[in-house]
Amino acid sequence: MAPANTLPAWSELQAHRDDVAKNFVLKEAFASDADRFGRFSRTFKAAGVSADILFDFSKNFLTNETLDLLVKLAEQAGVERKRDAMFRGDKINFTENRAVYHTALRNVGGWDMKVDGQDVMSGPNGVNSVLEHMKEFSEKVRSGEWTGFSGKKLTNIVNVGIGGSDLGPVMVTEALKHYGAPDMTLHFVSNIDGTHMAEALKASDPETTLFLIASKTFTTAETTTNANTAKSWFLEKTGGKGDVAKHFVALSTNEAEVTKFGIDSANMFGFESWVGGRYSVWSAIGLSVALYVGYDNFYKFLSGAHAMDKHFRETPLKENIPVLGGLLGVWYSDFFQAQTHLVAPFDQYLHRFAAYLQQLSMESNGKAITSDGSTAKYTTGAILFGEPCTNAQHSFFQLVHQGTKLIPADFILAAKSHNPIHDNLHQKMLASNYFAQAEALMVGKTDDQLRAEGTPEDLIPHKRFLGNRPTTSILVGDVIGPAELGALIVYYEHLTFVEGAIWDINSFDQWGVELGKVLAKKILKELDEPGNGEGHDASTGGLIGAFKQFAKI
Ligand SMILES: O=P(O)(O)OC[C@H]1O[C@@H](O)[C@H](O)[C@@H](O)[C@@H]1O
Repeated sequence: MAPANTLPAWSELQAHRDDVAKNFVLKEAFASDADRFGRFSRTFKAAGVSADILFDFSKNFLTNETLDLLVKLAEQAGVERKRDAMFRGDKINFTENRAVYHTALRNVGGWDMKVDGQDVMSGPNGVNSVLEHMKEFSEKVRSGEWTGFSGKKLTNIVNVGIGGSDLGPVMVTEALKHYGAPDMTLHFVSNIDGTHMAEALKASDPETTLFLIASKTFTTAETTTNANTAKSWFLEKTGGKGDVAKHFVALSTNEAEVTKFGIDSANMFGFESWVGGRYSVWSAIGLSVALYVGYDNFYKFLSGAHAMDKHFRETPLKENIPVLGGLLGVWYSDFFQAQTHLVAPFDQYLHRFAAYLQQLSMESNGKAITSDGSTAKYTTGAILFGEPCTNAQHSFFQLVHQGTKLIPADFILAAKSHNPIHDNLHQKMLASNYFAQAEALMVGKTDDQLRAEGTPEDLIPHKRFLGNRPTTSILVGDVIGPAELGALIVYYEHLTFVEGAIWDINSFDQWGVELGKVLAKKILKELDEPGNGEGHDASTGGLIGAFKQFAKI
């Protein structure tokens, strides 16, 4: 595939940016066009599955011509062809020779899905049979039929995993807390920092604790170390009476390592190598979600995700919501030099959403090499960050409003709260902030307005808001339930796909995380051997030496 900047639409977009978009004033665009909101908004409808979700793209640097040119870019970059290849099970992860098939995990619509000519949905290790196993197991644990070694119900769940084997389960169980079993406590231990495991164990009773060892590879140093620590704690606390088989299950693709660890393969929930870590919450890795919110809600979560897959797969580019989101990402990154993408949910339950999206976006598109092995001559993945609002408004929004950088932002709100306390006052205040922030970022505040308010002349520059800062507002038509959450996550998954497809990079590998892992392994040995960091550069060696001295190792 050709690098993005060699496509004719890329040059046309550059010219268009110089002619029109550079001087584009959002508030004027609204003043001169009564239909702008309608023209640049799209509603995601998935009958019977989820509430409507309104995506308002109108407060972005878009004219009809921009949209046409962006769609042309998507066509020339082969976005539809690449999308169809993904859904066909082709090995589009070309550096690892793997299919990218997380969409099969939520294929509740009965699509024919095959990798290497094999149906991935049926058969003993197929998606449907793992789902059946998850259903059966989660129902047994929730009902108390599956008990611990002393006959007590398991109500304390410790998920041990990192990266995609942690962030999805944490984010989703937090987002769906409203649906969670009231008698269940969840812990997510990811960090190799012993504090993480120690604090979780401090709060756990071995008789009622179920450990989920979540690791696609089952070789990740943090997870295997944490899992071994948990196993030793369990055996020690139970004086050898504890039955590992009742208290430890594995969520993994690696049966050999799972059995080596001491978990019976009957208590393993598998998935396949075509599921990338950051796309794995839909797989067995989501077992903590099913345990906590119940299998029916987990199934609804998959259904909402599938509905967005269907939309992405079947909708023409110009109406295709994740395609539009991805095109805007490229538009701002490459034509306005925006370095970041802010995602701020106006929703406390979504307080880990941005953390989850960080891995999804930055591990997928933090690449500089295009499909032919050459270095991209354009900017790729943006730095994604975010926090829930209204909190974020009181911390870093100063820079978003008045800083020197352009920060395209997404705001997310549910029309209805799960907790309409104080006569729904909180929800109305939350919503008013959601509207006000996008409006303020767009309209700004002029010197004349400040003068009319009696602002002293010397303060005017400080109190001025230039405005013209773009936002996408996402409004869920009801509460955010499992299906709506599934659809929202998949919006971002496919948005990320579209960006990567245009940038001509492989969004599905993550070689960039390897080097540090390898060096850490080597240095770990050195910490137990004599020496003071010799053989490293002076800074690294000096630090190792100082550490050994301070820690008396
Ligand atoms: O699930 P595993 O194999 O333990 O991997 C955990 C994480 O490990 C990281 O190194 C990868 O970059 C992530 O993509 C992955 O999710």
